Amino acid sequence: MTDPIPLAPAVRLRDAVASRGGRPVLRGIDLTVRPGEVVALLGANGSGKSTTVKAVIGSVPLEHGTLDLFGTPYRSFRAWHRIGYVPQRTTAASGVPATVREVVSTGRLAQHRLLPFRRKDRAAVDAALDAVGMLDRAGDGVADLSGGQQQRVLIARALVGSPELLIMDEPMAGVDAASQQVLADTLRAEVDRGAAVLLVLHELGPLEPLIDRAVVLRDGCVAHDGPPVPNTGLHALPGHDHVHPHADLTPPRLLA
Ligand SMILES: Nc1ncnc2c1ncn2[C@@H]1O[C@H](COP(=O)(O)OP(=O)(O)OP(=O)(O)O)[C@@H](O)[C@H]1O
Repeated sequence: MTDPIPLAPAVRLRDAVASRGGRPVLRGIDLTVRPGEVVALLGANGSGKSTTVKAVIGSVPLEHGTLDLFGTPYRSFRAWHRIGYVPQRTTAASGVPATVREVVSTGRLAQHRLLPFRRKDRAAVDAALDAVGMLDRAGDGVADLSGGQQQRVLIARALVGSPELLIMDEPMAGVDAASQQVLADTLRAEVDRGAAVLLVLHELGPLEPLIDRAVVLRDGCVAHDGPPVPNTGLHALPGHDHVHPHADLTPPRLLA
């Protein structure tokens, strides 16, 4: 019997170079995320983490290097419904009066292709809201939610299409311990389903048991790519510049 053909990586970024505001920000990044793998992207403020994930979703163009998504070169890739993206903490409300259910439903657009919402679309929205503990707030306006609750809504929106690759940019920022645990449980369920996950983090925190690989950026280059150091956060990894403040009484592992 022959071995099964290995699945193509969900993300394969090679020698990525990109600039922002005319200044070089990514200076030859290699990043691979395989199906079922959870990769944490770590590094000091300004090291290029958000720019890397924006390059992966195509919102920051590469000046040099290659990007393949699920084995397809970026230029030919059209299957964006396979990817769920949670941007760095912004407001989900953005001045538009929308309910929690409406915001999460937009994550289902690629599936129902402008047809009326079917029962299975509604069930998927309910399941995603339930996964993040927001089903009871489905009819509320997103503007009336706290920042952490809005973050949960954005996560539900990314989950509702059952993506094969989930990309989250600092999902733990400003999120309390209970919500962090909800997110950790949600991610575990996604990984058990076979999804690949790419997370920008400052601390591994409650996600630590889920992380297969830590990629640490330093000044737009990869300083470390390997297993995360157990029971520690970013501080113990090579390439970490300790630039974010710790309040005296706050456990460091909860700081964003
Ligand atoms: N829209 C922009 N225009 C110009 N420069 C930008 C822009 N966005 C980011 N940069 C610059 O690119 C560099 C990398 O930023 P990036 O947001 O990727 O870092 P990061 O590692 O995600 O940082 P943080 O941990 O603070 O979120 C920084 O020097 C930043 O000032």
